[in-house]
Amino acid sequence: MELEVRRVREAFLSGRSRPLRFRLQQLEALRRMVQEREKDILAAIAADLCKSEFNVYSQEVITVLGEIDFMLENLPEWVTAKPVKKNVLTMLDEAYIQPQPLGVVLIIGAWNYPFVLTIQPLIGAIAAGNAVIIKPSELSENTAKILAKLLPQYLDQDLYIIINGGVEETTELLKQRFDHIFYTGNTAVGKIIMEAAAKHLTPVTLELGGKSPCYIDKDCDLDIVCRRITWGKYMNCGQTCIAPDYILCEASLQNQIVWKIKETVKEFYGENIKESPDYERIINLRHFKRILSLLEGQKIAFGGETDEATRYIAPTVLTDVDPKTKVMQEEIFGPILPIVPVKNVDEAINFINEREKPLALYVFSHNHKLIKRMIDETSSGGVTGNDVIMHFMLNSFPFGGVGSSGMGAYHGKHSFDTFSHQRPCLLKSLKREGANKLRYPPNSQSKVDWGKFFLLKRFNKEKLGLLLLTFLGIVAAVLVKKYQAVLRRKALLIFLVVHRLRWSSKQR
Ligand SMILES: NC(=O)c1ccc[n+]([C@@H]2O[C@H](COP(=O)([O-])OP(=O)(O)OC[C@H]3O[C@@H](n4cnc5c(N)ncnc54)[C@H](O)[C@@H]3O)[C@@H](O)[C@H]2O)c1
Ligand SMILES: CCCCCCCCCCCCC/C=C/C=O
Repeated sequence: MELEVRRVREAFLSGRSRPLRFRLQQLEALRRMVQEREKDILAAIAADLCKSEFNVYSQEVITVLGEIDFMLENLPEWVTAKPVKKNVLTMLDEAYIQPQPLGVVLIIGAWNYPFVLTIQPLIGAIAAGNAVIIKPSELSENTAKILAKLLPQYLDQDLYIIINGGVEETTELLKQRFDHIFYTGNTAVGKIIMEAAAKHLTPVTLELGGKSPCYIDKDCDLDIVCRRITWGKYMNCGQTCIAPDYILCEASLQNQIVWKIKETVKEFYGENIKESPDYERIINLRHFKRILSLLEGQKIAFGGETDEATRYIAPTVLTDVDPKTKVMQEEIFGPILPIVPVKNVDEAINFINEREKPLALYVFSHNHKLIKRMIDETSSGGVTGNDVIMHFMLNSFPFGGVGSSGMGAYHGKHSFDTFSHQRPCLLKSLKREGANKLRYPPNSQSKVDWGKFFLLKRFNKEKLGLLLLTFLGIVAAVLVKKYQAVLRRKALLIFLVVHRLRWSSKQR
């Protein structure tokens, strides 16, 4: 590991990842990889998650291609140094912010969308000019293998390397020093990552999980609401970080919601869900058993069928769920949807605020004010009103959690910023030393007054006249300096005119 990290660092120190042209060329190569090897990529992800290739394409590949296009279009502007507003002490200097790469970045991917959750951060890290070590999740092993095969064929082989392995390899990797660690996965491992990073004072982005609530107001179109929730909950068999985890609604809505979700499940996946190409499977037996254990003691309104051999769990809805039961204590990450009845929106807000901050929050209502109130009075990584999941798809949004659902964010410009250092650059001249006397010792009350005047725009009334006079003097000096050539020409002209007049009067 040590040798591999050293090799990547040396490649970074060679400086070749920095020029804009190189970054664009690597991003184009990545796009070529996705386009030319689409079949292999689709097949690998499909095998990992028992997913149809149509779904792989629309859930993962589209997002990756869209992100590359967005970077290619905007990167030339983002890498450009941006001049900043100056103050009186720097008004004659050059002051700008120059985004610079952080160095060697470690990206640890997750298995549930193993392509987009690994490649989208990689796009940001390349765009920002970094070298990258990519560690895909070992649970999505086909995707991990295809990435290890394809990436070196398209990208610089020393700057961007892939290390496959499980907990042991990741633990070893985390002993090395990185300039940034970007981790996607569960909150418990997030803490391990942060602890390891702290040893080297390495900054981290943690894309974690949590229980994303879904509040349904009685003033809404339940058919549409249930269709949208069914799509977001059962997509990828519930293994989506921003899937609606549970529903909060008034008790009177419960039966209608159950009925409408059941009807939508039929509409989406047919009578025999197991046969549907659009319904996935649980990633492994450990997760399968964990999800089954969440059903114990619950009232199953529909669903609940399982098949251990194929790790199938049917789309399931639980009603009248007691918030103290296990299913409400941990992120479900599977196709089980508990409904927790609440009296009204106030109780829903309290319910959300009494728990860890979720990664996403969903509110459904015709009442725009109610949605705004929910947004104002709660906290979550992101919010979508009257839909689910879709805030992930807009790359002008920062995507990330808050509190226990994560720290930092990415997508589009936010990825570029996450993997860049915003370096303030101030370039002064070695001339105009007189102006600096104010800050050099020995200090005095008068210098402090000047400091207050220039920097805080505060002045001592008694010394106002003197201050103004000196200020005007400085302004005049600056103007004289700036317009020296013009003034010299004007003075010469005046001199010539005066001389000519005097000569004419002498003649007379
Ligand atoms: N915020 C997001 O964008 C996002 C996206 C996907 C998943 N998630 C969250 O991830 C969770 C599911 O993923 P997961 O955690 O099962 O993924 P996972 O088991 O694939 O773990 C993610 C990565 O962590 C590494 N890892 C696991 N245990 C480790 C350890 N003890 N020490 C060091 N590294 C270790 C793995 O090797 C893997 O690369 C859910 O909570 C979900 O909400 C969040
Ligand atoms: C052809 C229709 C295109 C729109 C499809 C939207 C698909 C949403 C994909 C969601 C991806 C979620 C990423 C996962 C994050 C955490 O696990």
